[in-house]
Amino acid sequence: MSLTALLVDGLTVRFGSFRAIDDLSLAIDYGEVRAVIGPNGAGKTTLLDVISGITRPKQGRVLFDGALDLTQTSEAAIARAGLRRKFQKPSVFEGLTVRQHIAIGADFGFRSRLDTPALDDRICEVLETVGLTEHVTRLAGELSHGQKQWLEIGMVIASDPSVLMLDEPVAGLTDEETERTAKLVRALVRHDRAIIVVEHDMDFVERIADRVTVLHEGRTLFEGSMDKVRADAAVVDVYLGR
Ligand SMILES: Nc1ncnc2c1ncn2[C@@H]1O[C@H](COP(=O)(O)OP(=O)(O)OP(=O)(O)O)[C@@H](O)[C@H]1O
Repeated sequence: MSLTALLVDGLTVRFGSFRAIDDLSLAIDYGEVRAVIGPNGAGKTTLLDVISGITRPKQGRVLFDGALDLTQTSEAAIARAGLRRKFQKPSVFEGLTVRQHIAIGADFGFRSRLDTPALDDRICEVLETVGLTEHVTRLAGELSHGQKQWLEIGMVIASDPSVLMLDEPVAGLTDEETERTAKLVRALVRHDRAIIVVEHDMDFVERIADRVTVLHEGRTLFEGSMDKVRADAAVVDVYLGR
């Protein structure tokens, strides 16, 4: 295993003549929570789309674990390789139970998926992690917005991903739910996993991030601890001070 989970190298994404990502290079290590922040349109979601294989760049590459170029890999193969994403838009299946959701997520990479007791153990473990144990038999449609977010996080961690991408995980959550989500994200940190979080809630980012990358117009404007990000005049000018 390489120390660097993801190496983004000279990445450019164009939509027509517009550069959503503009010659971007950055590295995200195993063991860290990396927040990617920046104003609307900075390219944050587009970066996650390239890592997920949904959007193809004009130039550059994204190496996973020092070897696999994700820009040349299908979306399904990327997921199978252990890169999983919770999308910004809530997307639970209202008519399926909480248990069924986790089983679907686990099926993606869990080696003993045909072994029912092992799957049951995995589901219990995941539900405990995301705090939904008592809701195991409920339909997802009956859950609160916060519980749906945790269920989706449960689905993506069920397969034990090496790279976990969370796109705006606390949008629309109460302060208490946000606090609980921060604790959950920190509980998911492992030496062999990288966690990437796109978020606009700066207090949340401060709670979870080891390092922060500030994107602006498809480029890195600043990278460092949240303290240093908050103190940077350029970041305050284009984002935090607005
Ligand atoms: N499929 C597309 N076609 C054309 N333009 C697009 C497409 N997807 C994204 N863009 C543009 O690329 C830019 C970057 O978008 P992106 O969604 O990555 O920004 P973001 O940093 O995630 O913003 P937000 O904080 O609002 O989610 C925006 O100007 C957006 O309008």
